[in-house]
This record gives sequence, structure tokens and C-alpha cells, in this order.
Amino acid sequence: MTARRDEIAIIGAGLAGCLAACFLARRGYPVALYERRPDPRTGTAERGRSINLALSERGLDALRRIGLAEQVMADALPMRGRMIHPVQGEPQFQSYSAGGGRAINSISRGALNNALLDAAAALPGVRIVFDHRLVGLDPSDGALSFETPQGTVDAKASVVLGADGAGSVVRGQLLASGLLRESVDFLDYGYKELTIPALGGDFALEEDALHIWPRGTSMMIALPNPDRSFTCTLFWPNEGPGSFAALDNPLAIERHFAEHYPDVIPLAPTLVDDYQHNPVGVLGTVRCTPWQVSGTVGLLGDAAHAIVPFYGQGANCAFEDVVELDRCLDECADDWAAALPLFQRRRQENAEAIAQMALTNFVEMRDKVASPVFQLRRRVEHALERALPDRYVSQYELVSFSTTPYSEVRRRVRRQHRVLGAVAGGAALLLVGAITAGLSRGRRT
Ligand SMILES: Cc1cc2nc3c(=O)[nH]c(=O)nc-3n(C[C@H](O)[C@H](O)[C@H](O)COP(=O)(O)OP(=O)(O)OC[C@H]3O[C@@H](n4cnc5c(N)ncnc54)[C@H](O)[C@@H]3O)c2cc1C
Ligand SMILES: NC(=O)C1=CN([C@@H]2O[C@H](COP(=O)(O)OP(=O)(O)OC[C@H]3O[C@@H](n4cnc5c(N)ncnc54)[C@H](OP(=O)(O)O)[C@@H]3O)[C@@H](O)[C@H]2O)C=CC1
Ligand SMILES: Nc1ccccc1C(=O)C[C@H](N)C(=O)O
Repeated sequence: MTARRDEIAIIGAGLAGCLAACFLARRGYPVALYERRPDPRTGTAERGRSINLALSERGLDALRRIGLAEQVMADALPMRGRMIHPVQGEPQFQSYSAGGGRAINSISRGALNNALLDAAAALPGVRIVFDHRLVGLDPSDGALSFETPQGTVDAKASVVLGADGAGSVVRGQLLASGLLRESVDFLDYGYKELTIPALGGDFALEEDALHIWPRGTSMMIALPNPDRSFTCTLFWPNEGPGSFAALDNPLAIERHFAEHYPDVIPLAPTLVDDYQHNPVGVLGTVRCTPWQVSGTVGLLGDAAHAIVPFYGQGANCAFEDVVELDRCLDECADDWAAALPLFQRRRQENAEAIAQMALTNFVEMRDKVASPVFQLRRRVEHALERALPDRYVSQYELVSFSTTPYSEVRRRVRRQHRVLGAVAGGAALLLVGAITAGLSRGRRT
């Protein structure tokens, strides 16, 4: 099949690209979805990506709109809170919601991507072209150039959407043409995945929690999989003491885990092998502007705003982008030259807000969760949520269990903290006043 000039070309059949294809096809557009990889549904193993994802309300809201939420949730494993593993002693559960009933959902990235590919392929007007790696883009006329196993292939499109992930070539082409500015802030941390297999056919750890081993400057987490295994992810410094670079032989690896993660050793028989063979992934925040050029080339998902994974929101945010783009097309009567700038205006501050919250959540997860002061604060927060259900809602609840825009979440949480600060300050003043009065009365009598 050859490209039609009036087609919308989406680069990248990942999570955002496939969902965007579904929404645009439902609007009646012919869509070409170009993917550098072979079709993952034919059995090619995923490599270099996280195995599972935490899907929460924003992602689910998007999937509901295309009738896919139920199917995706059928294999999801709800995680109701964090299970904190200290070096010594019993793990401790911290609920995500005040009532304890709300959960984020561990789902397989591959299964989600395949479900989205199936959904896109089933819609009239969508053609999915695998083994096509974008290598060239002329933003002035939508001319595209792909590297394929058969050699270079050229194509054209009326609108080009870059949904090609954190290392976006579409973004790179706009940058090279001087049409965009970007900053990429890499963390000094990387990530590596390990496996805790099923134990006697069952989950080796509590299945309905996101497990965290907070170790101050680094951490490990584990999310459950439908085959009753857990995928663990180490978030460690790249260099220095306790870093990936420092642990380079089986003895050092075993010693390090025995000292810092002793409860994991009996549960992870392939630990050393996983550690030695699985790659260290990079982590960072991508910021760029503009997100569109002339209403004909646009960016969405990680291509526009990759964030660090610590809130479990990157894919959720990418899905929310697609819902907003669809809304902008509605409001602009499908005038792309108006819709793409509107999309950027609406989403950019939200992407920035979640980028910052994600960085802060790393410190919370790797360090604060272990502190009694933090635990008390969470209990107070949950008590406030129960006592003032319409007035006080925690940041975690708003981010994970609502579709309140991320920037509004930050404003609201800051307001709440100011009021709480004032109330706490007032209470402290009253207390000091009462004590002082009591003391001076004491002196008089
Ligand atoms: C360790 C880790 C854990 C994470 N956990 C979570 C989580 O729990 N919850 C959550 O919401 N998010 C999570 N994320 C973030 C999430 O993975 C991303 O935000 C999400 O995948 C972004 O989707 P996307 O479609 O924009 O990009 P991607 O998923 O990266 O898809 C991009 C697609 O474009 C294709 N492509 C790339 N270049 C080209 C090219 N030149 N030509 C053609 N095709 C191309 C790629 O092959 C890919 O299919 C995590 C990320 C990491 C690193
Ligand atoms: N690159 C960037 O600018 C930034 C990246 N990041 C983060 O870093 C992570 C990695 O970035 P980047 O290197 O661009 O990521 P990629 O995921 O594109 O590539 C990582 C490695 O994995 C391989 N790979 C990726 N997907 C597959 C697949 N489905 N099947 C087989 N092999 C695969 C790639 O192979 P190949 O080389 O053949 O493509 C590459 O060797 C991202 O997940 C992102 O969160 C964060 C900020 C900025
Ligand atoms: N999916 C992830 C991947 C990597 C790091 C964290 C997550 C989380 O989901 C963290 C969760 N939201 C938490 O705050 O406990």
C-alpha cells in the first residue's frame, strides 16, 4: 500500500502513537502509523524497555474512550499501596488512598502495546507500517524518509505527528532545522531490571502492592506480573559507591545484595545472571519548545516531554495528551494549524508539573518512605481526607486517581499546604499562648 498525500503520518507505534491512531481514525482521518521495529505481535521479544507499567486513572480514562479499558484491566494487577522493605525486620504496608480501596494497576507494557496495535489495525483508514525507521523529515512539506530492510523508502503526509519516544527523531529533525529548542537533563542514576519468579506457583511477595526497598540514595522496586513473577527495578547511581559501575563481578553483586537487600536473595535465583546480562537504562527529563511547527508537524508523549519514571505517570501522561489533542481538534473544527498550538498551550504546563513531581517522588520513594515522620504525615493526610473529603485531597490521590490537570494539582496542593501551615501555625501560637498564660498564672499564684 502506498502513502496518500492527505494521510496523517504518526511516527512510532508505541503507546501514544497507537492510541493517537485510534482517536484520529475515529475522526475519519486516513492514518499511517510508522514503526521502526518489526510487529511485536509476531513474537519479537521486547528489549530495553520496562516490562510492566503502573496504569492509573488518566491512562484508564483514555482507554475507556476507545472501549479498551475493560480488556486491558482484565490482566491488570491492582497495587493498593507501597510495601516498604527495611534492611532488617518485617515489611510495612502504606496505603495509597485514605480508604485503602484505590489502586494503581500493574500491567504488561507489551500486552498493552499489542492491544492498542490490534485496536488501531481494526479501524478503517489505519495502515501500520513496521520495520520503518524515520531518518529524515522535511518540515516544510511533510516529506518523510525511512530506513527499511528493503532500503530507503520515501513518503509524504499532510500532518506528521512524532510519537517516537524520548529519543525522538522527529524532535531531532526540527532541532536540526533550527525550528525547536530542547534541553535533556539526564540523571546520574540508571535502571536495571531483575526477576523474582513465582514461588511454588504463587507470588513470592504480597501481590497487591508496589514493593519498595528504600536505601537512602538508591532503591529497588518490584511490580507484580500476571504469571505471578515480579519485575524488580534497581534505581542506582551510575558511578561511585553502591553504583552500577562499582558492582562488576558475581562476588561483589552477591555481597551487595546480602548487605542491602537480604530478603531478596532467596527469592531471586537468577539475580547475578540478570544483573550481569540486563542493560542499564538511562533516565532523564526532556523539555522542548515549540511542540509543533506550522500546524503540520507536532510532537506528543515522550517525544515532547519525557520524564523520569518515579511517579509511574509517563504513559498515563502520554495517553492524556492524545485525549487533549482530540479535544483540541474538536474545538478547532479539525483546523490543525489552530489545534496543534492550542494543544501545546494546554499541555505544556501540565507536562512540566508532572516532570517536577516525578523528580520529587524519587526522593520520597528512595528515602522518605522509611522515615517515621513521613509515615505520620501520610496518616495525618489520610485522616484529613476522610474528615474533609471535599476540601482536602492528597497530591497522590489527585495525580493517580483523578484527571485533574497536573498543573492544577500542584496549585491545589500548594494552597492546601498554605492553609494547613496557617492552621498548624495558628494552633502552635494558641498552644504557646496557653502555655505562656499558664506559666505566668503559675508565677502569679
Ligand atoms: C523504567 C521505566 C518505568 C516506567 N514505568 C512507567 C509506569 O509505571 N507508568 C507510566 O505511566 N509510565 C512509565 N514509564 C514511562 C513510559 O514508558 C513512557 O512514558 C511511555 O512509554 C511513553 O510512550 P510513547 O508512546 O510516547 O513513547 P514510547 O513508548 O517510547 O514509543 C515510541 C515508539 O516509537 C518507535 N520509534 C522510535 N524512533 C522511531 C523512528 N525513528 N522511526 C519509527 N519509529 C520509531 C519506538 O520503537 C516505539 O515503538 C516508565 C519508563 C521507564 C523508563
Ligand atoms: N534518548 C533520550 O534523549 C532520552 C532518553 N530517556 C530515557 O532513556 C530511555 C532510553 O532512551 P533511548 O536510548 O532513546 O531509548 P530506546 O528505548 O530507543 O533505546 C534503548 C536501547 O534499547 C533498544 N530497544 C528499544 N526498544 C526496543 C525494542 N522494542 N526491541 C528491541 N530493542 C529495543 C534500542 O535499540 P536500537 O538502538 O536498535 O534502537 C537501544 O539499544 C527511554 O526509555 C527514556 O525514558 C530519557 C530522556 C532522554
Ligand atoms: N511505576 C513506577 C515505575 C518506576 C518508579 C515508580 C513507579 C511508581 O508507580 C511509583 C508509585 N506511583 C509510588 O509513588 O509508589
